Amino acid sequence: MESVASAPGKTILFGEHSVVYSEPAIAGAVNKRATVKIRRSRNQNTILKSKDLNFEAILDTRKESYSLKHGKPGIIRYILNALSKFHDHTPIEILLSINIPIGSGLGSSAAVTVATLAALFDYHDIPFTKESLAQDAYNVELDVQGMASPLDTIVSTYGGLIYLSREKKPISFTNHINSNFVIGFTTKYGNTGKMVKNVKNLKDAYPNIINPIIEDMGFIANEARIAILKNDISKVGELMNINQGLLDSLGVNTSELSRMIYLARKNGALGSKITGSGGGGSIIALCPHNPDKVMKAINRYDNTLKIKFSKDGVLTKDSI
Ligand SMILES: Nc1ncnc2c1ncn2[C@@H]1O[C@H](COP(=O)(O)OP(=O)(O)O)[C@@H](O)[C@H]1O
Ligand SMILES: C[C@@](O)(CCOP(=O)(O)O)CC(=O)O
Ligand SMILES: [Mg+2]
Repeated sequence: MESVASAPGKTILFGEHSVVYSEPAIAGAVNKRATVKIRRSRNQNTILKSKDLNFEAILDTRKESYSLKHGKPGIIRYILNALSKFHDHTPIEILLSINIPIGSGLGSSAAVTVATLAALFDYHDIPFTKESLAQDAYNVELDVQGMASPLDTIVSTYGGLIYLSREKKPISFTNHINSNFVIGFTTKYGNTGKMVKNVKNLKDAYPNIINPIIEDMGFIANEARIAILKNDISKVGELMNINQGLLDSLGVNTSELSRMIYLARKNGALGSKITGSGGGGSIIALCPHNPDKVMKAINRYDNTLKIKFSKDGVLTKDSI
């Protein structure tokens, strides 16, 4: 028997970092996904393979350790943690396919975690709801990263464009923003755990300065929610730019991200900002009229993706 599940990456429009301190945020699932297949192993080893990431590893689920045949290890920790919580240590083969740029602020870790858990639950016939899956996936991200908000795993599970309230309640928008978005990403990867820790250190060192900045980010997300509901695109862009200024003040910007942000604005984007944890990774630009011009400008130095928001969250065997 083979179990399969897939889950989308995400882009954060408003509220990365501040969401870790329970401020509201807005993020949407995108049309890039991670798919995990699980089947019984043909030998005594538990094997993890990904052609897309060019890696192969043998996992020791009891010791939560691995030996890597080739490839980079990072994402394995999320899969091992999920297995340690919900797998009975019998040998399995796990195949991961992914077209989300990894480590780029587009939520590959959450998508891999959600897809792994959903495939594992199917494999073991463990019943789950979207609510319980999002919570289990959040616990994995928390264990691996040390600090995390539930935003990425919620969006990856439910799909669509979501406003996450202060009380951590996901509220889906019925209207998607009717416009084009461009993602620019560098080959300099960020590390979510490290960036979240850096922000915490800054907050601890300067609480009187940083706490109001984080609170302001929450006000921006709330203003943005109203602007999105009214489909007021220029206001959404303006709020993205304000949010970017505050992210910069938290120390998560880099020269490459700044270059993409300003190239996007110079070429007509209504708003542009980091998306995800920063320190490398991605920016998002709101380009209603000229996405191709913005992409061409960014492509001179970095890479781009035109993304669409996707209503699909986690998909399992019957729905894929
Ligand atoms: N080529 C790769 N192969 C396997 N893991 C990778 C690779 N590049 C990055 N990683 C790991 O993938 C994870 C990405 O998670 P994260 O930093 O949260 O970024 P995001 O979720 O935005 O993609 C990190 O643990 C990182 O070490
Ligand atoms: C910085 C943060 O708000 C978003 C991180 O997103 P990503 O892992 O860089 O895609 C952290 C979190 O919400 O857990
Ligand atoms: Mg992540």
